[in-house]
Amino acid sequence: METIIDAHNISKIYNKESIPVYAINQVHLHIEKGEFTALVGPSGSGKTTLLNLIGGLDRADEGSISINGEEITQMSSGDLIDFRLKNIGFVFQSYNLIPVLTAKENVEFIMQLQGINEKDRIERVKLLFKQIGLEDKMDYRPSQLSGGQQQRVAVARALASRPQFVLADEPTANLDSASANNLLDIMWKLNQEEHITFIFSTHDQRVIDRAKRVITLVDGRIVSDTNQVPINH
Ligand SMILES: Nc1ncnc2c1ncn2[C@@H]1O[C@H](COP(=O)(O)OP(=O)(O)OP(=O)(O)O)[C@@H](O)[C@H]1O
Repeated sequence: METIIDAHNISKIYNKESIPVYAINQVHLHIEKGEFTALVGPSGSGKTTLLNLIGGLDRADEGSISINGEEITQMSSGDLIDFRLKNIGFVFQSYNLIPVLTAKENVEFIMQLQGINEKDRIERVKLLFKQIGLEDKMDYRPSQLSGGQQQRVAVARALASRPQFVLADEPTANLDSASANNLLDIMWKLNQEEHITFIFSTHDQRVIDRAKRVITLVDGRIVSDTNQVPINH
């Protein structure tokens, strides 16, 4: 087994000056390559905060986080941005595609930032659009795509840089159930065939049922962590 994320005793505290809120309270988290893990819990339990900490989008106030053996808690801001770009893919609830760019350009943009040459970019984009089943819509702008299609483009964008893992914060929250299922099918296939590690937060029981591992947060703490046989069809 290959450890990808090792978070030790991490806390995130808001309102330190008045009444401190432990959004994340002394959490330990160990993620292996190939996981398909759901992070669940009531609203305000800390799911987004935890994803932001392990994704290096936010800083922990206590504890340490290493990704592929590299300690991110000690990195300078510049190094962290660079590390994120190379190692972590993000999918957000609201897709966050750049409206003036086409679907293809949205995916290519990240690779350009990484200095990947044009030939390799074109090849990779082709493959990714095949994997998300949108080869025929590569030149559409986000506004010309459905929510589900935009989220599939967001998954392709997250994978553009061949990240160590993909973090998805409620990726199906704005999708109807057919689109949500379709997105999950694509993520599952990428997980099974390419061993892409996915960690996603969700409120949706149908999405939870499709995970291999379910971690439940309450008040910033992990209260249960179980493996299950996923329902994937
Ligand atoms: N910037 C902030 N300043 C102050 N408190 C914050 C901030 N961000 C989050 N919190 C608090 O931290 C706790 C955890 O929030 P978080 O957004 O991580 O929960 P969540 O489980 O993702 O919720 P939801 O399911 O509603 O998205 C909440 O009590 C929230 O009010």
